[in-house]
Amino acid sequence: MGRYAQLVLGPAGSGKSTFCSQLADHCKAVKRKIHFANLDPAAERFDYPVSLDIRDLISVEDVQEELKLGPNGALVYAMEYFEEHIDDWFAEVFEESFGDDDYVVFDCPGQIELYSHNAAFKRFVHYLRDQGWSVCVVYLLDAQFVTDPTKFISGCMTCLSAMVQLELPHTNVLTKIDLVSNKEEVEEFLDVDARSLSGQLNARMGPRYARLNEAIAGLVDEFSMVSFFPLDYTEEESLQDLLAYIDNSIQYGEDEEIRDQIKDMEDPEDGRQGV
Ligand SMILES: Nc1nc2c(ncn2[C@@H]2O[C@H](COP(=O)(O)OP(=O)(O)OP(=O)(O)O)[C@@H](O)[C@H]2O)c(=O)[nH]1
Ligand SMILES: [Mg+2]
Repeated sequence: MGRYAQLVLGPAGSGKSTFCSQLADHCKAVKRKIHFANLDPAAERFDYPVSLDIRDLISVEDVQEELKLGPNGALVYAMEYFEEHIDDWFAEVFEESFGDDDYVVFDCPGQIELYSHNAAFKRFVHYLRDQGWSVCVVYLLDAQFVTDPTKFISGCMTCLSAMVQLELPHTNVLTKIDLVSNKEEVEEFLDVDARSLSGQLNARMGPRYARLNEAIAGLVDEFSMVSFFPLDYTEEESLQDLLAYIDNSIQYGEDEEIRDQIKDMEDPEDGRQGV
């Protein structure tokens, strides 16, 4: 038995809700049971069915209206409010909605500071893990981030801060590949090595940055951040391959395989286990 959760993270507009919606369609087509939960208090609409919605607790719109805050202040307030209610509101709704063998995908807000220095996500992850859930991060980055090495480094740093803060299995994904005209430009960044990266950075920046570039490229390399999965919804197998990769990161399916093996070993006549 297992309980599995994906947190879909990434900067604003990187394609998190689109990924959830495409995943919902894919799983429906292959008859795989999967649930979706909305953790974005600023979400307006989504095209997939949600089993749990943070907006039932608090929405950015209400906070803005009642506390006269701007959109970012209201989002931070909403996430802090959510954090205060993880053990009561969330625990109650979550346990009512999901149980053993469930697989839940959380569509998260796009403000990256929420993953880097706001405590709500960390608390939330601890809650899930304490309840026996295997949790992973799917970090989406717009492919335009990898069309030049300086943007690539800044994209990697946002992934890295989430990775260090949340300490979970992490799959980095490049979205909107279909919009990139020069695919070769992207391929170059899918799996680069530190030496070539610092060389490219040096070529664009003054010599005084050489040591800094080397250090940053080394850091990115050391944390295995330089590998990205290119997701292209126009390619039939792309999402399916990505899902298999993510499943593998949380060992989804392995329990089922073991159960099947045990079943196969059982004698159907008397139910005793075979050798
Ligand atoms: N062409 C193309 N457009 C995409 C892709 N993924 C997302 N988009 C578009 O990008 C825009 C933003 O996508 P969303 O899925 O709303 O992004 P998000 O990360 O949920 O955004 P926030 O919740 O606001 O942070 C929408 O107009 C999507 O249709 C993709 O792979 N290809
Ligand atoms: Mg969204």
